[in-house]
Amino acid sequence: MDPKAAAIFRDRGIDVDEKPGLTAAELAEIIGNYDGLAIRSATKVTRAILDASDRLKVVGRAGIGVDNVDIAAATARGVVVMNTPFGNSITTAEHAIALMFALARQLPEADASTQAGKWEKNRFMGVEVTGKTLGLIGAGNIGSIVASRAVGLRMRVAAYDPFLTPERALELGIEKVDLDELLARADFITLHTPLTDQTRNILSRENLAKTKKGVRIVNCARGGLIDEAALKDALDSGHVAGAALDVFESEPAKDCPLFGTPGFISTPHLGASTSEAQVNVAIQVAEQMSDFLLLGGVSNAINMPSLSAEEAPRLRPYMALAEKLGKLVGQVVGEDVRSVDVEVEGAAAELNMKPITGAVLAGLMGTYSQSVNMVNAPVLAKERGLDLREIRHDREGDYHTLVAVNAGTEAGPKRVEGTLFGNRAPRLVKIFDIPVEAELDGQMIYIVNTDEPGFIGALGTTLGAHKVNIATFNLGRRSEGGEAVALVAVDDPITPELSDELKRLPGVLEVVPLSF
Ligand SMILES: NC(=O)c1ccc[n+]([C@@H]2O[C@H](COP(=O)([O-])OP(=O)(O)OC[C@H]3O[C@@H](n4cnc5c(N)ncnc54)[C@H](O)[C@@H]3O)[C@@H](O)[C@H]2O)c1
Ligand SMILES: O=C(O)[C@H](O)COP(=O)(O)O
Repeated sequence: MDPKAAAIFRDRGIDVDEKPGLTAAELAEIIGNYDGLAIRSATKVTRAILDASDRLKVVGRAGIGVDNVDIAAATARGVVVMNTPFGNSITTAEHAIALMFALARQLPEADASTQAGKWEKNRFMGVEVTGKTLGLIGAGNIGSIVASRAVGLRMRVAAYDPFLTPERALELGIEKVDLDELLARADFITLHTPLTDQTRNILSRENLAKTKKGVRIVNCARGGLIDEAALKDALDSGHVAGAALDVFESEPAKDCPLFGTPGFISTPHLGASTSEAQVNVAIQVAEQMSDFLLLGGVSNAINMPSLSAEEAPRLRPYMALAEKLGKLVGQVVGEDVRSVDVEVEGAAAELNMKPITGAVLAGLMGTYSQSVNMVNAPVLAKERGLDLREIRHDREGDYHTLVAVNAGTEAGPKRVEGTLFGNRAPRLVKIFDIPVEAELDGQMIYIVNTDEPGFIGALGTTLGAHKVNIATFNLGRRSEGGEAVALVAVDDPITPELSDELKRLPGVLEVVPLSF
């Protein structure tokens, strides 16, 4: 990685160790000492590495592809994974164009032959790219740049990308086609998709057979997109006139079946290797990771919604409130939560809602599982089949800002509401439709009782007898003589015996010890 990354970390007050070339075992041994890990494509961040990473909070990929990181394992451990999606796009697109020309004019073979003292002018007859059709598989960041360069070279570009809109195709001056049409028409094919279940082997033996005779193929995206054995056969038979791979099914590629095949060119995953691109991605990864570790800003994360370093300070108190509301619901309602509506109103409705929802889920899911945070909470919620909705209200309510969590349970909806005092201090304002103002903090007891004289005295006496000091006492009731709630903050732990004794007090309907 370019040294600029380490310089940025140090400038921002983060200690950095630069350790290129670690083996997997060496990385597993030391990873437990680090809060962040910045990597390029060669470092595999496996489940085993993540399991050994007690403090790790973020993996930053100085580049685009994150297939070297076990995202599911990182998410499950609550580790954010971020990449730098644009910093090396131009460089990689230029490499694809360079390989296309290298194929068109057989440059590596011509160079080797000339330097070997042969002067084989007749052997190296090339083809022009002008007027030829470039079949582009994947028209995202890199594919689009390749397309615009190819249009500049007076090529026709036919692109296959299910997510390419007709408007974008028009803007790029290219034609959107289906894969079979691309295969049948292209003189050159370049690939620019990630490796997914849908793109794996997209140039399979069967699809290679559908290509035009004499096609030339370039892959600067990911190994696994092309069947290497089938490509070798197609080169040997002359059906494919040339192929250039920067990426391989297995890397580092040591014994690829294509090596030595006439018409085959290879580079060792050099697509992003220019000084410009490496400076870009190094700066970007270090800034993003520093923003996250120091300010809580999240950009370009694969497994978490974005939250800019500018937004983070404003959202932080809301996230604290949301997490407390989620925890309250989880602790009082227990396992019976089937759906969650997160609602915002007033000033909260003007904010980026994803981090607020993430914090509600983190609070709620944290009552069911250990080590839950905003990264893994949505996955855990999905695994439980929780139905999640985000609702933004335009209406003006009683509070200048409000966050509500409405949990769907078998016994009906259970709704809690909270606000921020002074735009910073989280306060509960309503629990299950009963107005109660309370700070949700430390150890608390939630008690439901019938509103009748003598209860508060009996509660105080019982806590006193157990040497439990009351810090704050918050009361609310549905109606005079009806259901009442008490939220009592205490300085000492609530033992199961104390909890049972409280349950036996006259008029008490429910007792739940809470922890925030
Ligand atoms: N060789 C290198 O050194 C190098 C450097 C940078 C990036 N890459 C790789 O290049 C690839 C493309 O990068 P990018 O920045 O353009 O990504 P991108 O996400 O911007 O674009 C990928 C495109 O592929 C399309 N796509 C997804 N599934 C598809 C399918 N089934 N069929 C057709 N198209 C499909 C998407 O719609 C998207 O437009 C990535 O795999 C990246 O890792 C390689
Ligand atoms: O996805 C990428 O960005 C490329 O594979 C380049 O990665 P590298 O430059 O770290 O090898």
